[in-house]
Amino acid sequence: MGLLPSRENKLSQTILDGLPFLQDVPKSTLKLLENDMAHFSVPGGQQLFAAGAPADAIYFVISGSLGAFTPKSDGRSEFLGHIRTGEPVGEIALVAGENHQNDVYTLRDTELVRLTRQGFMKLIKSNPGLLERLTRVLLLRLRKSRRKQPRRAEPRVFALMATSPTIDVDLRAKALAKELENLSFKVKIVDESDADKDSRYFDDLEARHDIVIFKTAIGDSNWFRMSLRYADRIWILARADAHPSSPLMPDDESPTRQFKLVDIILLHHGNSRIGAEPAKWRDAAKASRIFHWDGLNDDDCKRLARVMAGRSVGLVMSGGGARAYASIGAVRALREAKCPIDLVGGTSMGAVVAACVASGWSDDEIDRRIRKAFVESNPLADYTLPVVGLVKGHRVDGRLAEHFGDINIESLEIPFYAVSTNLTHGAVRIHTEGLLRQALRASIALPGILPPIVDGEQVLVDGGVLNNFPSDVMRELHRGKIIGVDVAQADRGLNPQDFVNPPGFFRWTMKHGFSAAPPIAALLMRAATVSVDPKDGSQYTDVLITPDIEDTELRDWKAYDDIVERGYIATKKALTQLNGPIARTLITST
Ligand SMILES: Nc1ncnc2c1ncn2[C@@H]1O[C@@H]2COP(=O)(O)O[C@H]2[C@H]1O
Repeated sequence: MGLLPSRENKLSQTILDGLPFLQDVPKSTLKLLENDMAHFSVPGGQQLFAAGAPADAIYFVISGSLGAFTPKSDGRSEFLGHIRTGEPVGEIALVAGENHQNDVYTLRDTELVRLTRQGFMKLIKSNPGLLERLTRVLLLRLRKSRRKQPRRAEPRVFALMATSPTIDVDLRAKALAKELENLSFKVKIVDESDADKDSRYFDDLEARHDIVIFKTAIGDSNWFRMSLRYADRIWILARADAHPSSPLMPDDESPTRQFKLVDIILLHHGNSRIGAEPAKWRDAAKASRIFHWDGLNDDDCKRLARVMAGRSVGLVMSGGGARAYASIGAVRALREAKCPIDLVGGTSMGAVVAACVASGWSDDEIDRRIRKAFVESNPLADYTLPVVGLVKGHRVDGRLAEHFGDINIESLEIPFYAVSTNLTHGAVRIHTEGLLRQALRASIALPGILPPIVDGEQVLVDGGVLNNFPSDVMRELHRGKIIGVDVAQADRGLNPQDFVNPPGFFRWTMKHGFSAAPPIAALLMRAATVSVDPKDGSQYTDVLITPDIEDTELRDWKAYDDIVERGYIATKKALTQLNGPIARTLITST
């Protein structure tokens, strides 16, 4: 049993009165059990007991929370469920007469009452009704864990942690609280002056507010460690012009770590991103996401508040060659409706459009750059005698370098991902870091047309081969809403006539010239993506936009204006059909 370090407290009648489970038990019976009971406080992140340990007691949660985990053969743990205030834990082994089946860890600082096995037996002999109540809890847990649970509970307690004394964490917490209040969230900010409070105090604060923010500096203080233990989610505030110390945070190997999603909030001053090292900060903090906060920029602050509130909006764009131009129209319509776009991602040409949005470009800038890169001359026209692809890819490389330069994904204004297919391992590759143009180049490398990208031992090709509409990836990234633009649900546009008595290479080229893609391009595109279910990914979206582009070819790069317009119209239509809370979250122009 891993109860140390823990504190044993005096068991009082008030504590027992607070336990709904024992409410019907006469006080005289409880008095007889006094020697079998103990009242403990256990810090967050400690093991209460391990799977396989003998069941010598049952526990009741007074305050705080615990998690049950199944140890896996690969050393990791699978989360089964929460055990919250008022509930029993360890009851299964006691009732079944065997050892504990799962590991149980405190997820927060937790107070418990421990009742020995002998005491428990005496108790149910005198109060058989308790067994019925226990059975109900047991069945409920079983049913809940059979349902597919979200891996993480809704975070309500955030720790804002400053990495430097020059960061005004108070100012930041207040700015976030103000935006959260504008979203009708009740917020409480707590600081070091509450360091002497116990878990019941914080449980109560949490019950009375939607979000509790702990503000602290990273350091060797009691309050810092308390914030770490209480927080559902940790936001590390770092100056973009500073270097992280390593390690940034104390090591915490308990499985509760998987609940503590850590994010880096990089603070920029003077709007300059030059020299910033977001990836270093992310690695030092083992963070999963990076957000940027320029100066005291309102838009960035609003975005962060939406992320805290679970009201952020992620935009996902599918691949589909020239059809993905429709996503440009969709972005325009979303911006006109003042719909926030807080995270973006996509596959293939969808990833290219997503990268434009993540770069912070206006509609006009996106229009100008995409026209220049894809419409005014065909980037796929450097045909070659195929060895690894129909085209050499130099033109595409040049265009990507011209427009996206050497920027890394983690420096983009808003969180971004592109999806490619790792042919070596037959797996999806999600690009959330590294050189943006390299990720885009991999994401659009349709096998047979563009040469693949080689990354170490891995051969990367178009993400559309395995995941053409990566809304599942967005679901993992945030809790908010997902808008998806899927241009591949329409028929894939193969013209059977192209394949009846096809002409020779020279005859075809004389007729169509060098800038049009030969039918083999369409054939390869279709072959690479034929096994992907066109409806894949729809289930993760809150708003699904499927522009009417059946009659448009995937390689019709010249049909830009028409396709953009169709994306715009389809998105406007989808937005006008929204009503209720989702309309209020997405359309903020009214
Ligand atoms: N799905 C679940 N949700 C919450 N608690 C659980 C779940 N499964 C098991 N537990 C608790 O974890 C404990 C592990 O030890 P026991 O098997 O004795 O009793 C178990 C329950 O108290």
